[in-house]
Amino acid sequence: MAGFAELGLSSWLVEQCRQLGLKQPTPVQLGCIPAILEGRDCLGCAKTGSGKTAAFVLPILQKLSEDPYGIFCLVLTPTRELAYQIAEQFRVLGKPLGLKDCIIVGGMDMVAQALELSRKPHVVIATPGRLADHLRSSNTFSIKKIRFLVMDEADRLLEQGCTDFTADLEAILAAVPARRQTLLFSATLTDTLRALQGLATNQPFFWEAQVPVSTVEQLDQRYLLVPEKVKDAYLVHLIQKFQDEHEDWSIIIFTNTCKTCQILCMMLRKFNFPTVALHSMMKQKERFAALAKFKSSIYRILIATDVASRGLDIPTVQVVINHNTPGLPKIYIHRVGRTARAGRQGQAITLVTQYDIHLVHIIEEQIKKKLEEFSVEEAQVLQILTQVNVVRRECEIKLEAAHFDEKKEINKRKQLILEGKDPDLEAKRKAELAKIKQKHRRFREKVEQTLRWQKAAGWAAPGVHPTPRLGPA
Ligand SMILES: Nc1ncnc2c1ncn2[C@@H]1O[C@H](COP(=O)(O)OP(=O)(O)OP(=O)(O)O)[C@@H](O)[C@H]1O
Repeated sequence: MAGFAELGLSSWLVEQCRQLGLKQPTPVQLGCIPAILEGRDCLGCAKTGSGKTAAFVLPILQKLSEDPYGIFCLVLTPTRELAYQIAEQFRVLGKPLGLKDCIIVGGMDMVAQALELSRKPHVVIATPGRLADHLRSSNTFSIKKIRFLVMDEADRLLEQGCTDFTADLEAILAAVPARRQTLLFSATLTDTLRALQGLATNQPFFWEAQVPVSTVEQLDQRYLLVPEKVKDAYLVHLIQKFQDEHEDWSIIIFTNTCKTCQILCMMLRKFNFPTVALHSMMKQKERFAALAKFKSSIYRILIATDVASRGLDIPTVQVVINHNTPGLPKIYIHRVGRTARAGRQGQAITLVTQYDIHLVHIIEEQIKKKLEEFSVEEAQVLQILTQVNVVRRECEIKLEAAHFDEKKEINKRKQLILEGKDPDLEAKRKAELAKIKQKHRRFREKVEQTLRWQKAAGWAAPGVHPTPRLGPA
């Protein structure tokens, strides 16, 4: 099997890899590094934890060492924590170069960032919103001459979910040169990523792992059927079980909302589990502190929303628990990918209520693998049921008293003002959009209902003209 040297990397980079314990290139590195060194655009899709970051960091460092200037490379990524993690890889692998990097993410001081940008760092790692803000408000730096544009978690950057990056990406793409190398990476290849091929026009090299399943083999994937009302008792029981059975244990729990995340964190702490929360309602400094505490194993449980589901590389994580069944298979793939990384073992357990069984089937279809049932001693869960429900209710009341929902609204308004938008106008626009959507939904439902009735009555669907049959004379 080819080593890093055979991929065309210079000896100083090969030595850096050796010193950092990267002995053999992973398949995605084998595939992408030579193509990037040749000067081609690249779309890389490989499983979570398979070394996609080094697949772009190494060839960029090599090209930078041959023709050093700033700003040479721009990396875009959807979350702030991920930006810091990518910067770390550039720093450790690029140490002999005296690399200057700069991280541009929201929630941090804008003036300090503008100063750093004006000093022409070699590599800028940014979340789209904050970089676009800098482009709109300052002329002290330019990304007109970058050689590389990287989009990590490219499908997330391009999808239009609750954080819609479209406008910011448009601003950024208008500011970068047309002649550049574009590198797009993700673990989930969606239609968006295919559409992205339009962005990578320079003899694009497309690398996708030729494997039957989209999650790694060493990941043990299970589901646990739980009634909705007693879900938390099962969660507490599961954690207790891991604590009792393993000396070294570390768990990430994923939930779907900031509020649930906060309530569960408070609840688990009441049970003396060393827990930290990570969600977008926290201040950036608190987010970093939580992650640092979890990484250093002082806290064994990280309870997070999907802000932590992509890219985070924490080797000690042994178990991922999905407190809610993800509505989309790709969210499931990224969440469970926080364990069993770089060839290690790991386990993922998804709590499935009576309302989510169909979602499990959709996930299984996508990952081409059946989840196995995780069995627990029901009697033991029953023993703690009342206590867990009482504690949870107490936490809910405490959070309500802290005006968590109102704070959310206030934060949203502040963010909009920061972005130069009028919160009242935005609210109006949102309400109008919701009205139109509701109108469309009602119309669609009406049509579907009429079709169902027609079908039940034995009528043909409109546009279909069955051959008339003659009835009895
Ligand atoms: N060639 C290699 N040999 C051994 N370990 C490696 C190698 N390349 C990368 N790693 C390690 O594997 C881990 C996962 O790498 P990385 O974070 O780049 O994964 P990824 O593919 O980007 O995952 P995700 O899709 O979750 O973002 C890191 O800890 C990294 O240091």
